[in-house]
Amino acid sequence: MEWTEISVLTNDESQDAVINILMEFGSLGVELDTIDKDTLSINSYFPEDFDIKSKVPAIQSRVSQLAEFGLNPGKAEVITKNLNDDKWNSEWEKYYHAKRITKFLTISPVWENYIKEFDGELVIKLDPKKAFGTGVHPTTVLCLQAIESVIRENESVLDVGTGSGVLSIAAKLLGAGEISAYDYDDDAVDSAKKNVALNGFENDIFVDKNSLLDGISKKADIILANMLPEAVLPLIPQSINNINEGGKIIISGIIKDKLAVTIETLENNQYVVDQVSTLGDWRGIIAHLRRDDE
Ligand SMILES: C[S@@+](CC[C@H](N)C(=O)[O-])C[C@H]1O[C@@H](n2cnc3c(N)ncnc32)[C@H](O)[C@@H]1O
Repeated sequence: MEWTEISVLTNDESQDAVINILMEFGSLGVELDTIDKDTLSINSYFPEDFDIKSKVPAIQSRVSQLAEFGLNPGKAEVITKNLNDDKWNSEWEKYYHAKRITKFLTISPVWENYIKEFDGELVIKLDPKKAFGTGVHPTTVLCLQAIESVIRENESVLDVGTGSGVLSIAAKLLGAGEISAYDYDDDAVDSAKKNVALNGFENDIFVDKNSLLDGISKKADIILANMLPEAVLPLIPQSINNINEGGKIIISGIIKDKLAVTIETLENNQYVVDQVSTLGDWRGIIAHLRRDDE
């Protein structure tokens, strides 16, 4: 398989915004390289079927436009390079290391023999190559923080848009009961199944191909959804039928401009917002199904 590396030369100030842009365009991974004291190279990887010709100018234009939002994007130069699978693997492995994400959760790539640093540390092993969800993207971090703060022993979970399976694995490590994870993308389903097995949860986490919760009648205590608003907004009304009384929905993937519409959709669909968290330009929401006395 051939890969394309798209690197953006920028600086510390615009680093988060550039990562967001590359992720929005579907990058399967991002790594940072310091070029000199003023310049960072943000390297991202796209599969061969990615439409480079049209996307590169679009990425270039979005990066250049950062100045209009008051950010200095530095050199704002976009460079592309083709890599074969082996080269991509070795580049990626050079930069992607175990990382502590929340108080208890650490994500370790499968090729690293990570040794726990404290009692109670929970380590998610990931082979992050095939799907979104290395744990380093702010939307995933927001979800992981939220899961850690709300989940109770044995609570059941529906993970919609599971990607690499990272959220389901985290939920299981944090004590969740029954978990079903869905994604509409074949590569993601494949990747989630592999990662679930890598963590020894093949009998505990059910992974299947499905669009949102279409045709799913299972109910759970917690619904996880880290997806862009195009997917999250239609999921909200649908999810009411899949959530137990007193259950919660954890939503991420919300760029700050879409926060208001997401909250409005939740409130129009029997949810009460408990918490909004911020990481860079991204927002995460925890909401519960409105009780009769509310
Ligand atoms: C931003 S990634 C999140 C991956 C992972 N859950 C995480 O938090 O890192 C969004 C995932 O949702 C999936 N997705 C997007 N729209 C979907 C839909 N309508 N039905 C099911 N999955 C969807 C994508 O294929 C992708 O794997």
